[in-house]
Amino acid sequence: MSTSSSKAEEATSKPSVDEVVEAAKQRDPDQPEFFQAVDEVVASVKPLLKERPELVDVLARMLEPERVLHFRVAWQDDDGRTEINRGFRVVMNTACGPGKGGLRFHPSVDLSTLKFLAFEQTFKNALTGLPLGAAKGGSDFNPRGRSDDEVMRFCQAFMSALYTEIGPDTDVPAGDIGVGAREIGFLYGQYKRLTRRADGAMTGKGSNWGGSLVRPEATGYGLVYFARHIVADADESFDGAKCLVSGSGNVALHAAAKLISLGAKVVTLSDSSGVIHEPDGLTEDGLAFITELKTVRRGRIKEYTEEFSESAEYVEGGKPWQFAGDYAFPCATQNELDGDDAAALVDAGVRGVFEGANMPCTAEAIEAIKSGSLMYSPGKASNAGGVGVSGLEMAQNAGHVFWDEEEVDSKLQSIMEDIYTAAKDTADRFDLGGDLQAGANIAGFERVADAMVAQGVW
Ligand SMILES: NC(=O)C1=CN([C@@H]2O[C@H](COP(=O)(O)OP(=O)(O)OC[C@H]3O[C@@H](n4cnc5c(N)ncnc54)[C@H](O)[C@@H]3O)[C@@H](O)[C@H]2O)C=CC1
Ligand SMILES: O=C(O)CCC(=O)C(=O)O
Repeated sequence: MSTSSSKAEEATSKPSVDEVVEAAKQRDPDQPEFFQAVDEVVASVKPLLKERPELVDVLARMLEPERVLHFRVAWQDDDGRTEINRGFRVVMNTACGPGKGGLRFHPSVDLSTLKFLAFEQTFKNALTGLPLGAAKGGSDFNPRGRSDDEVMRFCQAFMSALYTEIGPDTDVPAGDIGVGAREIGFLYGQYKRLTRRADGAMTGKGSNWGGSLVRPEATGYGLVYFARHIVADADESFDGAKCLVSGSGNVALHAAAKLISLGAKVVTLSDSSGVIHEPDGLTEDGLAFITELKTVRRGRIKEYTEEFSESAEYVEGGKPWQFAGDYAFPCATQNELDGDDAAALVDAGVRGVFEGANMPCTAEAIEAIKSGSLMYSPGKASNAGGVGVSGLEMAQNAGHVFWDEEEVDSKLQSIMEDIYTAAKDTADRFDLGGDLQAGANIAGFERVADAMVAQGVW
C-alpha cells in the first residue's frame, strides 16, 4: 500500500467506541459519576454498535450535552443575609422531544452528577415510548433545615434565572431529590409570575393546579409494577415476601406503599443518617407515620423507633443491605449499594435487586448481583414510571384535560409493561441471556440514535 493511500485511509478512518469514550473522558477528567453512567451504557450497547458501526459517531454526539446553563442564585435568608448558590440545567438530548427531567436540590449537586442524571434520563425517557427528550438540573442548595420562607425565596431566585430557558415545547423540569410538592409550587408560581403563562412548563404540579393524578406515586408504583413482571416470570410473587427498601422520600415511600398493598413485608427504610428495621414489616399506619414525619415534619427516620414502634431497631449509619430479605429496592441515591453490600445480599439469600433510584448500584455491585444470578433491573427502566406520568401530565396540559386516577394508573401500568417487554425482547434479539440491563440500554439507545440520525448532524 502506498504512503499516500494509507494517509488517506487514516484521514477517513473513524474513531473506535473506546476512542470516543476516552476522548470524552479527557475533555472532562473531573466527572466520575458521568463516566460511570457512560461506561455502563457503552458496555451494554457494544453488540448493537458492532451490528451498526455507523452509530459510533452518534454516540460521540450523545456524550456532549446540547446545552449547559450554569447560573448564580442569590437570595436572602431569614436573617437578611445574602446567600449564594449555584444553579444548573443540562439539556442532554432533544432528539425524541423537549428536554425533560427533574431538578435536584442537594449539597452534592455539581456538573458531573447532573450530566450522569441527564445521560440516564436520555435512555429512560426513550424507553417510555413518549415524545420526550432529556434534561436534568438543580442546585447545591440544601432545603433541609431551611424555613418555608427561605425555600420560597430560593426557588423564586432559581426560577428567575431559568424561566427564559424552559417551556412546554422546550424543556420541562420536575422534581428529584430535595424538590417535592412544596418546591415545585414555589418554582412554578414564579415561572407564571414572570411569563404570565400557565402552560404546564413543569410537571409534578398539584392536581388542583395543573398536575396529574398519580404523578406523586408514579415512580414508586411503577418500580413495583416493573419488578412484579420479573418476579412473576420466575414464578414468584411479592405476597409475604420480605422487602428491603432504602430511602424514605418520594420513591421509597410509594414503592413501600405498593409493596404493602400486594402483601409484602417492607422491613426497612432509611435516610442519610441511618436505617430502621421492622422485623415483621411496616403496617399501613407505620408507613403513614413515616410519610408524615418525612413530608410534613421533615424529621429523621430514627424518630419512628422513638415515637411509633417498640419492635423496630434503628442503626445509626446503617444501610438496609445488612438485613435479610427476599428482594431489595434501592430508592435513595447514587452508589448507595456497593460491591460489599451486594455480596452481603447474595450471602443473605436475597433473590432480586430492583433499582428505584438513579444508578444506586456501583459497577462492582452490579457485577456481584449478576454473578450471584439475582434478578436485576436497572433504574433507567424500573424507575421510568415517574417521568412516564410526567409525560402524561404534559399531554393533559396540552389538551386542557384532566384524567381520573384509574386512567392514569392503567396507562402507567402499560408503560412499565412495555418497557419490560422492550428490555426483554432486545436482550433476546442479541442473545444476552435475559440481561434486562443490556436490553434496556440497547432499546433506549437505539430509539435515540435513530432519531438523531433522522435529524441530521448537529
Ligand atoms: N422523584 C421521582 O419521580 C424520581 C426520582 N428518582 C430517583 O430516586 C431517588 C430518590 O429520589 P426522591 O425519592 O425523589 O427524592 P427525595 O428527596 O424525596 O428522597 C430522597 C431520600 O433519599 C435519602 N437519602 C439521600 N441521600 C442518602 C444517603 N446517602 N443514604 C441514605 N439515604 C439517603 C433521603 O433521606 C430521602 O429519604 C434519586 O436517585 C432520584 O434521582 C428517579 C426517578 C424519578
Ligand atoms: O418527571 C420528571 O420529569 C422527572 C423524573 C426524573 O427526574 C427521573 O426520572 O429521574
